[in-house]
Amino acid sequence: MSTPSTSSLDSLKIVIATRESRLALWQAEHVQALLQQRGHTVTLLGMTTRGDQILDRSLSKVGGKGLFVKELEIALEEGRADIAVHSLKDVPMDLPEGFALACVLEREDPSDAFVSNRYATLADVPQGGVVGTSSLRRTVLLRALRPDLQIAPLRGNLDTRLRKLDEGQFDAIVLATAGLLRLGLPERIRSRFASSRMLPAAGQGALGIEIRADRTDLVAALAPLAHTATWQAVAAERAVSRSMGGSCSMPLAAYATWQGDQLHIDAAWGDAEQPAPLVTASAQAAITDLASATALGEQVAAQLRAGGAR
Ligand SMILES: NCc1[nH]cc(CCC(=O)O)c1CC(=O)O
Repeated sequence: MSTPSTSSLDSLKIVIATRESRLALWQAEHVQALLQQRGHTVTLLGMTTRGDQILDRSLSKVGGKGLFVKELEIALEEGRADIAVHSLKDVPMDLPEGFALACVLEREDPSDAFVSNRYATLADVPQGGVVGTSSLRRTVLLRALRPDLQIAPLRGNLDTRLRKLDEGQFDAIVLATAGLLRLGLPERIRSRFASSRMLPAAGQGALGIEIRADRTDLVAALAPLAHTATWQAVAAERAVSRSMGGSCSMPLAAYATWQGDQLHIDAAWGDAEQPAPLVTASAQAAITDLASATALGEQVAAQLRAGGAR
């Protein structure tokens, strides 16, 4: 399984199901290039998902980010595609029966970016300024940093959100650094939040490849794309979310980093309904596999609950 396939006998024809936003296409093309370098023939199957069509309401109210994943799974189910590439942040904690995460790729910068046409940092936004985000996590973390700010809803793909910023309705918006880098928009990043101030979402910056669980024929082709250090870190982060109730649209942050062979994880939960201090927790342990990473995440989730997180 860990032996890279070099023989042309092992080369496969692989179809990637992808959403059609610029970011999704970049991610699918990235995986396409990695697989082509290893001799596989790879094509893309583009599709619009329900999540892409919902621009007016908060996703958490209409069924969550799973909406971005469902149509792609139907294509895998029907055999129209072999793999789906996801931002791990958008992947539900438990995949539906019959699907599996085949691998997790090396993480891009997991931080959140401060994006503004007016100010260089969050500290420069004047009292009562308007910051756009529809993420419950970013909302509670922003409130903790700057209780005076107005948080205004901001939905849509990255290009849509940047256009809304440019139309002048917001003093600033908060976006994932990874998405802006992948779209070739580093100049949009006025500053990156330190993780100690704006703790990333579970899986932020990492890509995962989903397959039908019975597609063991794909395992050898995908194995060389896996990045074990990232996979174990995001397994710990995702275990926090799963253990807290499984939804990926909770006011919850979880971020794990390596310190030698030790995995250190920080998590934070905020009350989205009423102003209250954040509940935070952290833990660290020597990690050797996905199971011990998951156990570390569950330990942190238990600490959050003991601290009052729901
Ligand atoms: N919520 C949407 C989303 N899903 C993945 C990314 C890009 C970053 C990543 O891959 O984690 C973004 C944009 C954002 O949060 O600003």
